[in-house]
Amino acid sequence: MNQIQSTPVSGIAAVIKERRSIKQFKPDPLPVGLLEELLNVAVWAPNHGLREPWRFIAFQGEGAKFLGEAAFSFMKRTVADSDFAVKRKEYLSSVPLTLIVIMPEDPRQREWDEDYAAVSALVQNFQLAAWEQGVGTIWKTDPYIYAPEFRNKLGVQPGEKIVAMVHAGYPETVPGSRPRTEASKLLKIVDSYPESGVVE
Ligand SMILES: Cc1cc2nc3c(=O)[nH]c(=O)nc-3n(C[C@H](O)[C@H](O)[C@H](O)COP(=O)(O)O)c2cc1C
Repeated sequence: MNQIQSTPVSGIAAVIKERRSIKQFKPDPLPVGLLEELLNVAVWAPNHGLREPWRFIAFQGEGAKFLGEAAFSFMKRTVADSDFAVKRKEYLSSVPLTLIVIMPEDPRQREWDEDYAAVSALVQNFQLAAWEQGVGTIWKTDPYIYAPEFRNKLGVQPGEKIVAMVHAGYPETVPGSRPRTEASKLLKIVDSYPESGVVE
């Protein structure tokens, strides 16, 4: 069931459980000051070695139009349904703010994994901090974030990875939640020494 989010939520467990991915936004712009405030919360994500493996580009207004056209330059080459491609372009141009989150690709596997995990934690922090303020977001990994023509237009360098495209704005509608599997069904507790020497 769709509903309009009315009041900001508080309490970390409530914010985590009540956040929903938002696809339909009111046209109101998201102030840059608020974006910076949310990012300044998000950067408290755990990150090994305090490498802070992230940088950001935000698109809004005419910038959103540019972003839509950058995505279209890939879609018109790869998407058979041209109506779909045009609709996607128009959608991207209409989203109040799109945040691109970029990380360096460390050639060392362990550091790459740690950095990807840290950036993922940052994105989740951003989504939760936004939700607490009544701002909706969705984390998108549309195919063009991997496409050279899109990356080039955004100035993403070789050796950098776009981890997330996060649309943000004030929610027009909030979708209902979809249930999660009870963690107890996925949890094994080892509270005695395994007889076989292996956790089974
Ligand atoms: C790494 C990642 C990538 C995602 N990419 C997309 C995407 O490309 N398109 C989309 O509609 N949702 C995307 N999502 C959002 C998920 O679909 C969404 O979180 C899921 O449906 C659960 O809904 P909820 O966030 O409202 O709880 C992505 C989420 C994550 C964590």
